[in-house]
Amino acid sequence: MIRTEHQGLLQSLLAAVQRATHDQPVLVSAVTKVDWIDPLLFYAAGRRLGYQERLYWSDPEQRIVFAGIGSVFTIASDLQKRFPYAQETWQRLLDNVIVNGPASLFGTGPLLFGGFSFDPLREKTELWSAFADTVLVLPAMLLTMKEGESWLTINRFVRAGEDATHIYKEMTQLEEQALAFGNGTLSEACSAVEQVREVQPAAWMDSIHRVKEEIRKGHVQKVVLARELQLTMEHEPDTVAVLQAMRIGQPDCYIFAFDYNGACFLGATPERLVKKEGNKFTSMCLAGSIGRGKTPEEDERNAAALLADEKNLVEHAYVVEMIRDVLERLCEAVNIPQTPGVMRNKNLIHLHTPVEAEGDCSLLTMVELLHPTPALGGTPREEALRLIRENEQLDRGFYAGPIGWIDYEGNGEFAVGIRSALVSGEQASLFAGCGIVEDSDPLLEYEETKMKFKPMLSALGGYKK
Ligand SMILES: C=C(O[C@@H]1C=C(C(=O)O)C=C[C@H]1O)C(=O)O
Ligand SMILES: [Mg+2]
Repeated sequence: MIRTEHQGLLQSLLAAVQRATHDQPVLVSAVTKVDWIDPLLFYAAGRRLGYQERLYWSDPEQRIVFAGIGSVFTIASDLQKRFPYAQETWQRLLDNVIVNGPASLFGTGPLLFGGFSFDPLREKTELWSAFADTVLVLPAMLLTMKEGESWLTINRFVRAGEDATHIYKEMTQLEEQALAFGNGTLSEACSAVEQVREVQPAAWMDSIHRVKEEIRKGHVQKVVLARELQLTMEHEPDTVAVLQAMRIGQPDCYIFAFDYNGACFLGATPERLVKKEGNKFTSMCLAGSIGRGKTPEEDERNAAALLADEKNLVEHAYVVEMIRDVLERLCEAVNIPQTPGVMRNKNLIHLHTPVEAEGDCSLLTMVELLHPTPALGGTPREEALRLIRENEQLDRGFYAGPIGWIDYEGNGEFAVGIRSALVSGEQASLFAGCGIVEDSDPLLEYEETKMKFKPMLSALGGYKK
């Protein structure tokens, strides 16, 4: 990787043409500071310009917001050993990169966005046919908003024998085009929901009984079971409007959308899997749920009840134990409080334990070791995954999988793809699950999943109070 802070883009392109060989192009990544543009307008422009791939991401603190369009490079694979494969492929690509722009700007320059399916061993169905088990894209254009500043990255592979001046013109034109995106307006209109179908709720509750039996026999301690809600819309929903609704309705969540190969996976998830910034890792344990109260007093009572509820504390403790184990093996300065607090979202209160550590392992290795935590899989992991495969009437695809980004310096963040939906044409599938433990009451778990559908259901316009 070469960084050319002090010379112009044209010089970088000339250097790239010289370095490129017949079978090895060089990626030039041009980073420039730009005036503020709403990232959602940038995302919206992608469709107008006919780009297939679009991405949107913002973290709960809005420390970083991305919108990306197009793809100059994609890792789409069903290979096993998917995390080392992604890591090696990314590393190999970065051996031939020239970044033209300021030094070390977390979240700018060449960056992969996408994620991993929940369970590559689960038999696939038609539902997720657009996605492979690993899908990571290097966007053609990326807008990064951080600390009040906006940055535009344009990525372009340069091949041997290409005309650098020609590419220079092409890239500056793209930049001008991108800067004009800010002049658009956001569409407010969401498609009307025609039909809402719950997929086999009774069979789902039966599966809770079966899993509880396995728990009682001592084969497993916790298993997360999920179910699906299918919506039929009047016409294909505009995911820009859905994102806008999520930005307003779920401001304390990660808001993400990954438009890929004709389908869009999107959601508003409260749950971080892991973030890496330098050698600092941040994760979280999130498990145990109760609804928000209708009044501040009731809300306080609910939070207090959750913090004292044995069933939910047990559900939560498995997650803490597992994440602590992984981090203590790999990191130093692991900081995890002994008792959970609460995290409040629009519809739910969760038990929450923050997690911090320091270490020099790669982000994707950390994702590999943490995924799935017992918040999404169960304890012990392999046994829980087997029971999920056998009992769930659902192809989870990317639901509950790691979704996020990694930059060229190895920094990045992955959230857990819950409170999410897959939109394909007029159809949308919503997903929600919950942690089944020995004391689970199937009906209460059913109610819990109903609350977990609400954020996406409202964003898609299908939830009326
Ligand atoms: C599995 C989901 O959520 C997870 C399960 C929780 C629970 O059972 O209490 C809480 C937070 C999440 O880790 C989901 O929303 O689909
Ligand atoms: Mg629960």
